[in-house]
Amino acid sequence: MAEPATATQAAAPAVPQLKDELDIVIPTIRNLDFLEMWRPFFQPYHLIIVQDGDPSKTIKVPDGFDYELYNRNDINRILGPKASCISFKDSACRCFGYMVSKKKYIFTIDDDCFHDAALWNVYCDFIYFHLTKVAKDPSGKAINALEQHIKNLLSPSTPFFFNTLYDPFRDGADFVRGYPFSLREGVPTAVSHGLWLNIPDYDAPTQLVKPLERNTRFVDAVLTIPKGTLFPMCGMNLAFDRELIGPAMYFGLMGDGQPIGRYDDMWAGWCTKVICDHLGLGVKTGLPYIYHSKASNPFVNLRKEYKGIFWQEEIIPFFQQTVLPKDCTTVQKCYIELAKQVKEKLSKVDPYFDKLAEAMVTWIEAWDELNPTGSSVINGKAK
Ligand SMILES: O=c1ccn([C@@H]2O[C@H](COP(=O)(O)OP(=O)(O)O[C@H]3O[C@@H](CO)[C@H](O)[C@H]3O)[C@@H](O)[C@H]2O)c(=O)[nH]1
Ligand SMILES: [Mn+2]
Repeated sequence: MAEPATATQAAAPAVPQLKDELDIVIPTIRNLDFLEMWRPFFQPYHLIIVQDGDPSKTIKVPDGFDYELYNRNDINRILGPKASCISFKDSACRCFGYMVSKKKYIFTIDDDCFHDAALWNVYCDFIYFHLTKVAKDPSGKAINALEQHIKNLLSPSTPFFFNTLYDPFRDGADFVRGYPFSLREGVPTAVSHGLWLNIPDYDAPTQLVKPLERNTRFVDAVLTIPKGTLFPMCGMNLAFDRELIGPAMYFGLMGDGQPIGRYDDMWAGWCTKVICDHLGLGVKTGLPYIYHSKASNPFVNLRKEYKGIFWQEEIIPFFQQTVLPKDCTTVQKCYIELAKQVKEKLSKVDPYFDKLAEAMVTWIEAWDELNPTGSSVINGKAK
């Protein structure tokens, strides 16, 4: 039983719903019964469903949701030859939803992710335990994933100096002694990367050696990923500011006809982080958690991932050493420059990167065709 509301809790500012400024993008090959679990949280929002695989298959969407659904025929019709940059038979297809959205924010979630009621009781007990035992935490109520992502996106990030009390903008926290006041304004947050309980997002080798491992650990924190540090971005529970960073969220060429899979979100995350660092934007990771219910087949995953597992030993140094010119003042300009460098420096790893670099350019051309009013960002401020 949660503690009675305190003055602080009562004062905690309500999180805006942003229901007319946020689209929920779901890639799927399944019926979307999982939406029933999310109805209280998702019903107010517009959904963009990207149906992968056989376009003649009918995807059932529970009644009462406002959605648009795109299958492969729709993608080919809308993008024409540029549809070649959108993966087929891989969750990477979800990025088409980012491109066709007209909203400022995107939340993308997999169709096997839940906020399990039983699980939330465990979480609430966890919070309650902390509330009664260690400190009064003004929130102290079950946080729904979307609400937490919105909180993360609407509050600044602190990439230039690490705050040891984690998110300084969170109720009940602040900047600690020694934190430079000149840096306390923070920068706009472009990405909110959520985590997963139960089935963690492990790579295939780890899944194979630890088939029974489940993540039951709640870490009640949100962290800004420091400037100059890359991270493995998972697309399972992810939100971002589409106006600030949308064009960088290209989930790279995977799946059918490609030599690699399950690196779509990783590629987007590495490109996004390098561009956020360059433009003075922030990336956060941590809360919210979702309950990831289904482990995909580790043997199939190994086949998809194996080239990526040794390629990434060259890809990561590439991104770590990437320098973007000063005149790259928009995400699009940064992305085109990145594509150029991918072609120059990674094609020696495998001809796939030649193809990927071209697909990156096609993606930007398609993005700008569907979103003619390009955005530009200088020092973290959208112009
Ligand atoms: O060919 C496909 C396969 C799946 N999807 C949809 O994509 C998501 C994720 O699918 P699934 O849950 O089966 O895969 P996981 O291994 O658990 O997750 C991986 O996918 C990425 C994160 O989204 C990342 O690589 C891993 O976390 C579901 O919605 C499927 O319906 C698809 O569209 N096409
Ligand atoms: Mn899954």
